[in-house]
This record gives sequence, structure tokens and C-alpha cells, in this order.
Amino acid sequence: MPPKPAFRRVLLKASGEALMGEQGFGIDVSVVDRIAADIKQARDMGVEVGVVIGGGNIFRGVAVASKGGDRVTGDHMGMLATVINSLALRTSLVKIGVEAVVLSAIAMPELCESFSQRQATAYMNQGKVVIFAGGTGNPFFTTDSAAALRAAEIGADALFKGTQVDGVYTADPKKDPAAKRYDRITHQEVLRNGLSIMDTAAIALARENNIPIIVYSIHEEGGFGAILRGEGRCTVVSEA
Ligand SMILES: Nc1ncnc2c1ncn2[C@@H]1O[C@H](COP(=O)(O)OP(=O)(O)OP(=O)(O)O)[C@@H](O)[C@H]1O
Ligand SMILES: O=c1ccn([C@@H]2O[C@H](COP(=O)(O)O)[C@@H](O)[C@H]2O)c(=O)[nH]1
Repeated sequence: MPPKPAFRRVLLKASGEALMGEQGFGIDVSVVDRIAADIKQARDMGVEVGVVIGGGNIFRGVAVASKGGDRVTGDHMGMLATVINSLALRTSLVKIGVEAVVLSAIAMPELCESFSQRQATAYMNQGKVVIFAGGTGNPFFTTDSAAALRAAEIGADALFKGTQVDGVYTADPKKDPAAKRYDRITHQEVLRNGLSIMDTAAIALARENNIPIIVYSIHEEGGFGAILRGEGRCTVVSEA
């Protein structure tokens, strides 16, 4: 018998930037297909999965603001980018036989259903992968905050941050080659030391709701499943 996964229900925050692969912009379908396969592996283990995808492969609001444009409009554009990515992931999941729905924080009924906590929970109880699109639906937030929020709303046992690096380091490992990776760290230490692996609102919300955050590399094929089996390389952010 394979080992029982440590989690019953998780929220995966998938990097938007990762979706562009080597292209430099947009969506590389082969990357989305691979992430979908990793999610299928988790579902096959019996783990219920909710997903929030970033939009960094397409648009971030700060890009507009930094050039003197309107931040709120920029953030609306960023949230739309997450809807595009969410639709791509749903397509890849359905293609491999995984039942998946997109629930958007911004109503766009022709494209997908609108988010409600009740409907999200009902779909998850049915074993469907629920993809939460449109971030929080509000400007001045990020999809990290949306992920922490949705994780709390669906009662997730853990928030997985699948990102460009394989854990939380003493400094940004892309800028400081001498940075050291933590195996474990508390939410409080991440906040106190200003470790910007996620925005502070997301870390604080996870901490208040006692949700551990597991940071791992989304580029590692099968990495999600490996961590669920207690094997993969990652940093666990938790108070215990
Ligand atoms: N202390 C740290 N430890 C690890 N990574 C850090 C740290 N400080 C900064 N980073 C950087 O944070 C990045 C993750 O940030 P971010 O959430 O913006 O990326 P992402 O997961 O690709 O998200 P998006 O979905 O917005 O594209 C890592 O790629 C890393 O370079
Ligand atoms: O709740 C939210 C979530 C996101 N945004 C905007 O979307 C982009 C893309 O999200 P990332 O987390 O950066 O991948 C973000 O930069 C914001 O502009 C938002 O406004 N509200």
C-alpha cells in the first residue's frame, strides 16, 4: 500500500511566471500540461486540490503603475491575466480526465462560474479540482493573498506555493548565491526577517488561520506529489 498522504485538502498556488516556460511571455501549453499532470497525481492519491494561479506571465498591475499609469486599472488587467491562466489549466486537466471547474472572483458568466465559498466547498467535496480565478477580486492584492484567503475559506490543511525556487532562503537566492535554504521556519520568522517569498498579507493570513505554507519548485516534475508523500524538497512554514 502506498503511504497515506499527510493532507486531505490543499490549496496550490501555482506560479504564473512559470507558465511562460522559455518563451519570456504568455503560456507554454507543455508547462501547463505538466502542472496538470502533477495535480492529477495528487488527486489519484485522494488529496482534494484547490488551485490559485498567478498572472505574472502576462501582466502585473505594478508594471502600469511604475510607468505612471493607473494602478487600479493595471490590477484589473492583472486579475484578468489570472483568468486566462485558469482557463488554460482547466483545459489541460480536463484533457487528462480530471474534473475541474473555474470559479472567478470577478463575474464573467460566459467564461466560468462566479466564486462563492459554498459552491467551492461543494465542488471540492465532490472531488473536483477547483481553480480560483481573478485573485481576490480587489486591486492592491496579489494572488499569494488570494491563495491564503481561499485556503482559509475551503479549510485547506496546507497552502502549497509552487514557485521558481525550491524553498525559503535567508535571502533571495536569485540575487544572493550564498543564501541558505530553510527546511522549516515559522510564519513569524518569515515576517520578522522580511523574507519576501510571499507578500506579508498572505503570510499573516495563513498564520492567523494556522495554515502551514509549503514552498517548493514548480519546475520539479512530480514535486507536488513527492511532498504529499513526505519525500520532496521544500521549506515548511509553520508555527509548530
Ligand atoms: N527569502 C527568499 N527565499 C526564497 N525566494 C525569495 C526570497 N526572497 C525573494 N524571493 C523570490 O521570490 C520569488 C517568488 O516570488 P513570486 O511570488 O513573485 O513569484 P511566482 O511564484 O513566480 O509568482 P507569480 O504567480 O506572481 O508569477 C522567487 O522566485 C525568489 O526569487
Ligand atoms: O487579488 C488580486 C490578485 C492579483 N491582482 C493583480 O493581478 C496581478 C497578477 O497576480 P500576481 O500575484 O502578481 O501573479 C497582480 O500583480 C495584480 O496586479 C490584484 O490586483 N488583486
